[in-house]
Amino acid sequence: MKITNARVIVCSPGRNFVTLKIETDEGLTGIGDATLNGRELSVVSYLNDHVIPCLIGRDAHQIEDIWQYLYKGAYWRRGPVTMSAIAAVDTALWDIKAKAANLPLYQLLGGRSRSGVMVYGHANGSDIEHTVDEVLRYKEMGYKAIRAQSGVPGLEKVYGVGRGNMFYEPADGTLPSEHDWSTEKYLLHAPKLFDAVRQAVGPDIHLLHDVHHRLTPIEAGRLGKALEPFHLFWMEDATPAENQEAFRLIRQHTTTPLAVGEIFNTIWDCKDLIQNQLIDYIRATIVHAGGLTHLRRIADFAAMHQVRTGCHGATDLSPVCMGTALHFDTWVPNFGIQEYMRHTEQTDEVFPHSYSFKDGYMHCGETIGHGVDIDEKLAAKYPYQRAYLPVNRLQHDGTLVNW
Ligand SMILES: O=C(O)C(=O)C[C@H](O)[C@H](O)CO
Ligand SMILES: [Mg+2]
Repeated sequence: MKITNARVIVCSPGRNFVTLKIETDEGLTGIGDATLNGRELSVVSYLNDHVIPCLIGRDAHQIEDIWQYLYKGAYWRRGPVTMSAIAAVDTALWDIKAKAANLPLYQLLGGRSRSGVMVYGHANGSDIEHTVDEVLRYKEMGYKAIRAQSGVPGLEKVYGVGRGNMFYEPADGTLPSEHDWSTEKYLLHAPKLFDAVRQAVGPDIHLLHDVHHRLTPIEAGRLGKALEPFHLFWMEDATPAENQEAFRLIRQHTTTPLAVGEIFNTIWDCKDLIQNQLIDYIRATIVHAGGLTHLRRIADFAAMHQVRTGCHGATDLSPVCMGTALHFDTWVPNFGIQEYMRHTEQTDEVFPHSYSFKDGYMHCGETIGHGVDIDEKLAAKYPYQRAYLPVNRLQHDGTLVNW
């Protein structure tokens, strides 16, 4: 089955998405997500100018060979642009292979390992009271696992606090908007938040929190220790992981489980973290980590070290990524949890899909392929809109810090 054409579709139904569509001489087509929030057009160029010309005429069934050809063939390896582009090709090819086999994608991976995929939703509020109300609302909706983020007294804007709806979108400016930051204010506030949330929600709901890279390892150790009485499911991105060894210091100070990896692109970004058992959950997902072919490799390595998966699932990952991740989650033996931030109605209309949510679990559906499509006519009505992620500055002197 030869690849005859491949096209990049850019649209902005509520937010920007980049989608690759691959066509074959047998009439089967597949799609993959290539969205890189705030840097979308770099992947569009990488695909159009450097990847698509290499695909035409290749056998669509040779997924592994095409992956190696794009990864090794570039000579310049790794990085989010390269790996998102490879992921889009890989996802589209798995979609095609599953359609050719007339099977839902998870069947090609090895079949079903669980009845449903436990997901966590995002509850957030301007203060503790508001966040507690939101957590209870998520519990009411059936969620078994809930991430809680709240405004911090004395700080104007912080990561994770939305504008009062279900679709948190941080890329909110045609230039980066500016947030302010104080580690001390945050570290005083976060334990009070989880004390209140745990008391309100009871012992049975899993609670999660995203530190979003803003602490040093020793500060993260202090926070993890302070949160131990509220038995979190995980504390995420406690410190940046460019230096994987940094997590050793956090580990030495706390038993709060650690999750990291939404910005990782290859197994090399988490090799030390996993083999030294410095983390409990690996957050890499399909689009930014080289597609299903590479994510599977990361997951197998993680399984050998009792690290479980917890795929990133923010709104900047398109429904194509979400649908494919749900097939992966349905199969992967060392599954932990899946993040689920709902897309807007406009996004869902442009990307019709077979996945669904019920009682805290998601189901990938039994549609053949990965079960997500794109309505190209509708997509054309939503042209690209430049949108950047924010930056963070220390409140007292304006120093630029991690957001
Ligand atoms: O969903 C999460 O855990 C995030 O941290 C979301 C990220 O800020 C978002 O994907 C950035 O584009
Ligand atoms: Mg995160």
